[in-house]
Order: sequence, then C-alpha cells, then structure tokens
Amino acid sequence: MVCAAEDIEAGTGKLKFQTEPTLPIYLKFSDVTYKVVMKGMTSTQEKDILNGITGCVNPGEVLALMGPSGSGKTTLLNLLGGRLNQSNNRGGSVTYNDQPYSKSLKSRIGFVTQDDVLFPHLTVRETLTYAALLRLPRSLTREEKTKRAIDVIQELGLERCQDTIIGGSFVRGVSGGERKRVSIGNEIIINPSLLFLDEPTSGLDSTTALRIVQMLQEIAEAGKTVVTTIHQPSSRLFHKFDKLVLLGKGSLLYFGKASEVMAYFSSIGCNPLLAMNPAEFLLDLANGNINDVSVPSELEDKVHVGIGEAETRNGKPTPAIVHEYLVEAYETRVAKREKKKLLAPIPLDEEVKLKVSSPKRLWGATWWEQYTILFCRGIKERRHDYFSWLRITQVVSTAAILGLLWWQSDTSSPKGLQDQAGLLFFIAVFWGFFPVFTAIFTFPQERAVLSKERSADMYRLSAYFMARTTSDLPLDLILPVLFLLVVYFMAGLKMGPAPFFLTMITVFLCIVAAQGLGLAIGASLMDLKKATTLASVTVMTFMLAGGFFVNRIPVFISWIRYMSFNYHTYKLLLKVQYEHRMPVVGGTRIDSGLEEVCALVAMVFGYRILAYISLRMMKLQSGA
Ligand SMILES: Nc1ncnc2c1ncn2[C@@H]1O[C@H](COP(=O)(O)OP(=O)(O)OP(=O)(O)O)[C@@H](O)[C@H]1O
Repeated sequence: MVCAAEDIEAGTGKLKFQTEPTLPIYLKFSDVTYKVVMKGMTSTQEKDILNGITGCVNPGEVLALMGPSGSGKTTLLNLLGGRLNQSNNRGGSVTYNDQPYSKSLKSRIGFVTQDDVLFPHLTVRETLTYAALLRLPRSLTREEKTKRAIDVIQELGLERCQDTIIGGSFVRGVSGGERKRVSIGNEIIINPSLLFLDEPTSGLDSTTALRIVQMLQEIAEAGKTVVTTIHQPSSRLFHKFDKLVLLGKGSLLYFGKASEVMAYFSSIGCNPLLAMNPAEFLLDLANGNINDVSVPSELEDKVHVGIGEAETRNGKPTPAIVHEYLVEAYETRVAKREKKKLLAPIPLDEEVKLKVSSPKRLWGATWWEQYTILFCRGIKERRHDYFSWLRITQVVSTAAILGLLWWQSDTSSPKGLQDQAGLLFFIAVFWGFFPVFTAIFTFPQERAVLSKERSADMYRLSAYFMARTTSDLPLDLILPVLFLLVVYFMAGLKMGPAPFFLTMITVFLCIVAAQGLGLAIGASLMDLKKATTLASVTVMTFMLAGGFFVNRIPVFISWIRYMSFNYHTYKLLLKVQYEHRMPVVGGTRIDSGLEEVCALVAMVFGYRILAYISLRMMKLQSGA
C-alpha cells in the first residue's frame, strides 16, 4: 500500500504535537561501520567501533539501541542522526526514505543528547519559547509560535514547573526528569520526522523513566520515527519498544522486533536460568556473562572438545567466545534475511519520498529576528551574573577603597599629580582586567549549546555572534558608572558633566576592547583552562607595558604597549583629567586623545573579528 504524509498523520496518537503534517521518514542502515584513529606517542592505531550494523525503523515505531557500556550505541545514534557525516572513518549506508543524508534533513531531525544542553538561568517556558521563536517556520506568527511552546509544555506535563529556572551545577532548578522533558520538548517543538535520543532515561527513577518512554511511544504514534539508546530498561519499559538493536563490542547481536528477541535467543540455545528482566538477560549475554544463562550446546561442546584452559573460565566459555558465538549466530541465521528486507521499496508516494532531500528550507526567523531573540535570551541568561550582590559589592568596595586611599587627592604638587596618575592607571587596569576574564568563559561555556543549536541550523552564526557580543554592553554600562561616581567623588577628581561623560566613554571603550580580547581568546582556544592561562599572561603583559610601572621600556619590546588597552585607557584618562590644566603629565602630552580613541576602537572591532573567525572555524560536533 502506498500512503502519503497525511495518511500517517491521520492516525495520530494522544499527543497533538504537530500543527502541520509530519513527513514520514523510513530510516534504513546497512553494514554500518565506524572506526577511530588513535594517535599515540609513537604509533597510530585504528580501533573499530562499529562492525557492520544493519537495521531499519519506520514511522510510528520506536527503535531501541541496547548494549553494555562502550558497545557503540552513542556512536551508532550519532551516525544515524547525521552527526558523523564528515568523517572518513565511516562505512556502509544510512538512508532516509531511500535517500542519502542531505542538509535539508536537519530541520526534520530532532536530537536529544545525553547531557541536557540548556541554559541554567532560563525558565522552562522561556527555554521552549525561544526554541519555538527560532526554529518554527516563518509562516507562523509570533503568537502562534509562543502558543506552540505552551502546547508543548502542556503535552509534556510541565505546567507546574513552567516558571521555574532550569538550573545547573550551581543553581537549583527543575528536577532531572523535568529537565529531560524540557530537552525533548526543545526538539519536538519543531515537529521533527525523526527523533533521536541518547539515554533519555539515565539517572531517572523507574516511574519517571517509564513516563518518558511512554511519551516516546506517543510521539511515534503521531507518525514520527523514534530511535533511542537505552542502558538498562526495566521490563515494563522494555516492552514499550517496537524494535531492538542489541550491540556487543560494536557488533550486532540482534536486530528485530523487541517482542521476539527472547524467542530468538532461545532458538540459539540461550535462555535465562532465573526469572529475570529481559533487558538484564540481554545485557548479560552481550557482556558474555553466562552465569545465569543456559549455555548453548555448541558452546558446551567447544569447552569439552578442548579449546584450552585459557579460553574457559570454571569450565564455562569466556566472554570472548560467547561474543564470537552470538555474532556468528546472528550472521548465519538472521543477517541475510534482514538485509534482504531492506531492499523492499518504501510504501510512500515518490513525491513524498523525495521531500527529504528537497532544497534547504528557509530559516525559522529573519536575521534581524534571530539577532533580537538571541539578544534578549543573552540578557535574560546573564543578568544574574551582572547584578549579583557579589559583583555589586566587589565593584563598590573596590571603588570605596580606592576613594579612601586617594581621599581628596591633591594635584598642586608634582608628587600629588603622580599619585593621582596612579589612581587613573589603576582604574584603567581594573576595567581592563575583569572584562577579559568574564568574556573568556563565554564560548567555551556555551560550546555545547552553540554546537547543538548550530547543528540544528537554528540561526546564523553571525546573528548569534552579534547578539552574544552586544547583549553584555547595556549590562556593562551600569556598574562602571557606579564605580566612577564613588571614586571621583571620594578622590576629588575633576567632576562636571563633560569630563565625567568623557571618562565614562573612555572606561567603556576599555571594557569593550578588553571583552573583545577575552572573546577572541575564548573562541580560539575553546578551553577554559588554556584560555585563562593565556589571558593572565596577556593581561599582565599589557598592564606592565601600560607605562606606569615601567617607564623606560627597551625599544625592541616597547611596541607591546601599543597593543595594550590599559596603556591607551590610562593615557586617555590623563588627557580627560588634565585637559586645559597642564601640557604634560608623567611624560604624556595632553592633546585631544584622538590617537588613543582610534586604537581602542580598532581593538573593539579587531578582537571581535578574530573571535568570529575562530568560531567559524570551530568544528561542530555534528560536523555541520
Ligand atoms: N573518538 C573516539 N576516540 C576513541 N575512542 C572512541 C571514540 N568514540 C568512541 N570511542 C570508543 O568507542 C566505544 C563505543 O563508544 P560509545 O560512546 O558509542 O559507547 P556507548 O555504548 O554509547 O557507551 P555508554 O553506554 O557508556 O555511553 C567506546 O569504547 C569508546 O571509548
């Protein structure tokens, strides 16, 4: 029978996730292999991760990938989800409605990773609303997109915690099960045809795990194709799966209906000796642990006919022999039949079939919309960091201490002048130091989210980057104003609207330039430890080259100061402070300061361009 998208749609289950028909996708994979190249100090080794895995899953079905830890489930899931496409180390074929993977599939695939990649300070509703605004098609209005987010909240039973923040390692938020449901919601909001999930039940109690799997079943019943890895499902859970792939050391031990797996192993002589959960029995087998499993007669014979003491354990075959037997049994009894089945044509209209490789869809939002959504999201996510009492206390107390140390400083003598210059230098260092370090965390910290969202084609990198680098600016203006008011008032610096405004601009330029450096380091290294080490060396060099501590810098290294934002900020602060008062202070000629402004503006843009290029070159996990 040939059916169209709408027919599959008609048979929806309880969930009403879609407002538009789901394109049915039949996923087939045949002889899939994957290897990694491991580079040692002296040699390079190849390691086979997957050895010829074959199977298929249809719309309306849930396929479970099971196997012991390290058996290759996640790798297979990534391969099927198109996340390892750029790798040369893969083999075999993976098709979607008999078509190979194409970029246009991205918008039809939902991928829920094992670690929930969410922003900790956003609430459940905010998280899903931003996802809806970014990912849903342009044809929907903003109201319709927001409503879709609310519908998903209801469908996933998240009403009670919709205004609770997600939380993370340092902030308490929703529970583990709720977080997992938000992650799933984030993906099903786009009504994907194919949904991949990596261990969606890990770390959850059995009732919550059952609820999640029941939800997957309902999602599948709505016409979607669901593939999930699962570690150790309870028996109630196990029976919810339609199909099963059992892996052992990267090889296929079983593929077929989940309900027939016990009969298959029984047919090859493997039966549980005790009443046990089928999943437990299968994992024991896949691990080669046959303590509570009846040994197949061929294997018993092998032991008795003498395969050597080393290859048996207490008269029982070793895990390696059991593994070999199971792989061979599957190969000889089932594999051929299953491969043949894959050749059968897909029961879909040719037109529907080809939709998976139709040209790339439009972005869910225009560039400007993407920018504003990401800008608002950035401010919401980070306002907590900026307006924490800790930060306000840090800034105000530093300002107060400076004010006390330079209390009503006197500039009538050269010594007093030198002292006040010291205060200005400290201001230049303080506002050059912290922004570098706060900006450094940005990209390495958001790497997982960025990688996930980019691989799902949620927005353009340029929109993200612009939003990410500008959303801090309004927040950055408030604390320096507070700081400068306290210091200038206490230390008796030249006040008045014009100098104060110019000082403010100078400090602001310094902050934005310093942030740029932090962003460039963070984006090019993408590793917090390495980035903070490099930043401390750079900031210290810039500070020393800033011209206050060391006045006579050797010529061959003196150029460094021109790269130092501390140096330019310090000079500019001197110029604002002593304009019309004296011609030279501490060796600096008091002129208009245009040179310093140009240097700082160049740094503001230069470092950001560097950061953007580094991000562009960053290899995303998906290979996108
Ligand atoms: N890039 C890589 N480099 C080296 N080894 C790798 C790489 N990717 C995967 N592996 C190895 O391949 C094997 C399978 O890994 P995979 O993460 O797919 O297993 P898994 O079945 O999902 O395990 P778990 O249940 O513990 O998550 C493991 O032994 C892992 O160490």
